[in-house]
Amino acid sequence: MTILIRNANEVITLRSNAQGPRTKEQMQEIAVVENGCVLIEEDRIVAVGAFEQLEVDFPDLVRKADIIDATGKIVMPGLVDCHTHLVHGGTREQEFNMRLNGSTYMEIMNAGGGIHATTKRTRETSFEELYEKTMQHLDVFLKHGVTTVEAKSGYGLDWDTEKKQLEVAKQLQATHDVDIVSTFMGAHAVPRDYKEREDEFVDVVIHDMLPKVAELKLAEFNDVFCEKGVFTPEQSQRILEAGKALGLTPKIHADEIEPYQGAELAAEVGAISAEHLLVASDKGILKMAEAGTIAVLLPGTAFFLRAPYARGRLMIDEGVPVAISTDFNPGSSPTMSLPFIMNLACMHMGMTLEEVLTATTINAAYALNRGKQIGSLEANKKADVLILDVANYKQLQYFYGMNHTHTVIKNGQVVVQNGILLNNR
Ligand SMILES: N=CN[C@@H](CCC(=O)O)C(=O)O
Ligand SMILES: [Zn+2]
Repeated sequence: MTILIRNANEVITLRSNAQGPRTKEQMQEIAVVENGCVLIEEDRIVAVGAFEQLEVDFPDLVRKADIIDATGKIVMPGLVDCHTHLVHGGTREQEFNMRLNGSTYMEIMNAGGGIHATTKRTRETSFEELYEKTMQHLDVFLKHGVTTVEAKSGYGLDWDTEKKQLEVAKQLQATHDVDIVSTFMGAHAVPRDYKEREDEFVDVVIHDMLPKVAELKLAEFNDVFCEKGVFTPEQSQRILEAGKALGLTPKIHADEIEPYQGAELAAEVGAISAEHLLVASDKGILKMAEAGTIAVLLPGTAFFLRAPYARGRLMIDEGVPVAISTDFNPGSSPTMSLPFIMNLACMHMGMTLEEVLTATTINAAYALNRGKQIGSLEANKKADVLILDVANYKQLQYFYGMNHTHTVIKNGQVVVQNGILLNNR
């Protein structure tokens, strides 16, 4: 199939000569083509530019293309949501209510709620139910313009359930339009029955679970919740190094609730990204900048937990590449709207409209080791393209709290039209 998107007010290409994730002023350069076109052949982008130029360069393709008229709208790469806890059982609205009444996130978790409550529900939920539930969630992500999503395990804390979560993600990767990238997070919490025996559980993760994840090729990344009362920096380091030895790239939940040297550890172990960083230290931020560790910031979590926001402005100014994500999970961020999260990043982390677009496309793609395949509109990249019903990109955040997604093209196929999901499955 050949598609030509024409007459867009703006095509936000994110094209650049930069070779890796964007830093500092590169995050500001979103390379807008006014009155632009995008030419797509099969599942690839052929070219982006002015119609007159494409007609000269690709006359046959232009002639046979199906035309999508984007008059009055803008075009941009599909959004990449690079930190989610996609596959899980149950919901936790009762904890939300407890927090509104004064309980804290960690108090609830230490009393057996929080991650432990979702672990119980995920263990009890069958593969089929999890598959159906997650499929519906992916539909919502897609309608909000997300074409690639990361999925962390970590609500099993035993091998059978961790495997079940990862296999649900794997199966949906084969059947759903949204691309899913899997992260193993067996070290998301210490299971209740390992209380006071934390190191024994660390050994289970290292010697029992991680080798199976690698052998069955169930994940590309290995993540750990490095937090006071969960896993110490030493335990986290052991887990991340063990994964690395098996070919799993380290990621880390760092400095979310208390400063705990998580950013420093991310830089030391060569993690691709450190995530959350609400209370990361100045030193940790500098070390991440030096190491090129991507900061995956999750302003929805700060919003929903009423916690201080990560220092996104400072991180960018210090040279840390920043990505933004929903952190979709049933406890601290139950939203599938990356557009809403983008607005929070502008309003509460001092990020510009352009930086937020970079953070949810190309930098998020690099946080998933896919910066060469997705995240910008450039020749030979995957044809994951959005048409948004706004007159210019500044209106994306100005008309806030709304879903502007009009059309989603995924792998060169129209999968959302006029805001409605086409049932191709
Ligand atoms: N902080 C750790 N993990 C998740 C929350 C998990 C939960 O509360 O269920 C997060 O990234 O926000
Ligand atoms: Zn998380």
